Amino acid sequence: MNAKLNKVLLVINPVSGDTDKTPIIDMITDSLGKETEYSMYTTTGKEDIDKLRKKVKAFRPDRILVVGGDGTIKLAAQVCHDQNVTIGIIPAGSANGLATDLELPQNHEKALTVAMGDQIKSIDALRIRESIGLHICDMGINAELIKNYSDSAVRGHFGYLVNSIPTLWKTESPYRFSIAANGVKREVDAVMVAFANSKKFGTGALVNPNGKIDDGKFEVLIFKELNFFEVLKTLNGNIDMTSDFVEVIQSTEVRVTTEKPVSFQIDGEFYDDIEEITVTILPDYVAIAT
Ligand SMILES: Nc1ncnc2c1ncn2[C@@H]1O[C@H](COP(=O)(O)OP(=O)(O)OP(=O)(O)O)[C@@H](O)[C@H]1O
Repeated sequence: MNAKLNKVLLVINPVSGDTDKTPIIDMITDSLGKETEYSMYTTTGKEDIDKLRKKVKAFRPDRILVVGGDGTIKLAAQVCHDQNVTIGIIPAGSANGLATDLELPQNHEKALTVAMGDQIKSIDALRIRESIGLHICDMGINAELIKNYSDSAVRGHFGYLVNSIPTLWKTESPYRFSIAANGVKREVDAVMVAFANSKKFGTGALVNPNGKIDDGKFEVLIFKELNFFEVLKTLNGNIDMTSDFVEVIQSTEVRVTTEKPVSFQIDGEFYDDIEEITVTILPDYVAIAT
């Protein structure tokens, strides 16, 4: 643990991953010891950014420990970005896509050691309208799936494709996408266009092997076809990046338009059905203990 951290703020999502956070909170507060002053912010699901920002300004923590999933990390990241505080992650969501991607321990005690440590990575983010993405967002079949499952107990990621016969039946994909990147505009028919700041989906499937979360760039992955065989290969992390199945464009800003609204998701949460989106890299957006 980092001895210089005198004040630590715990940001706890009481509902993430459908688990009781009391044992994790007890483990953290026991481990912090008497020398470390700590405070807690429990998310409410409403106006959390403003409330957390106020809390951070008042408490002035040396580090923020996030106990939650990707949505909670994103909330903390938006506040830590302008308040200049490093985030430590205790993975406690349903999918924990970002923690998986950063290869953080899923074990809470080990994760705490890393989260309080002094190895820090400054990661990029994706700017998407008024929001940000830290991980992978996409437009098309995966977002449709997340939309259809967003009210159910099952939370969304690419793996739900195999269990989603109704979505696959109903989908109107492939869609016609117009993609403008690096001064080139192209029209493609695809089932999904993903914007990847990192390497893996929440399933752990490696879909973007060349992705680096701190390189000041992101990858646009154009999934042209999707059949059962390709889905299984993708989930197993055996995607053949040289195949016709996926095309990759690296860029810092991309604009995508469609002829009719197509579902869009950010870091595993459904955003909206949209006809245009501009995704821009935000280099060195936030510092994370890794
Ligand atoms: N007290 C609360 N009551 C209801 N919803 C909440 C509360 N606090 C946060 N939320 C909601 O929790 C969501 C974020 O959850 P988060 O992504 O951290 O966990 P998860 O969905 O279980 O995990 P993952 O994203 O890793 O799959 C946000 O939509 C937020 O509005």
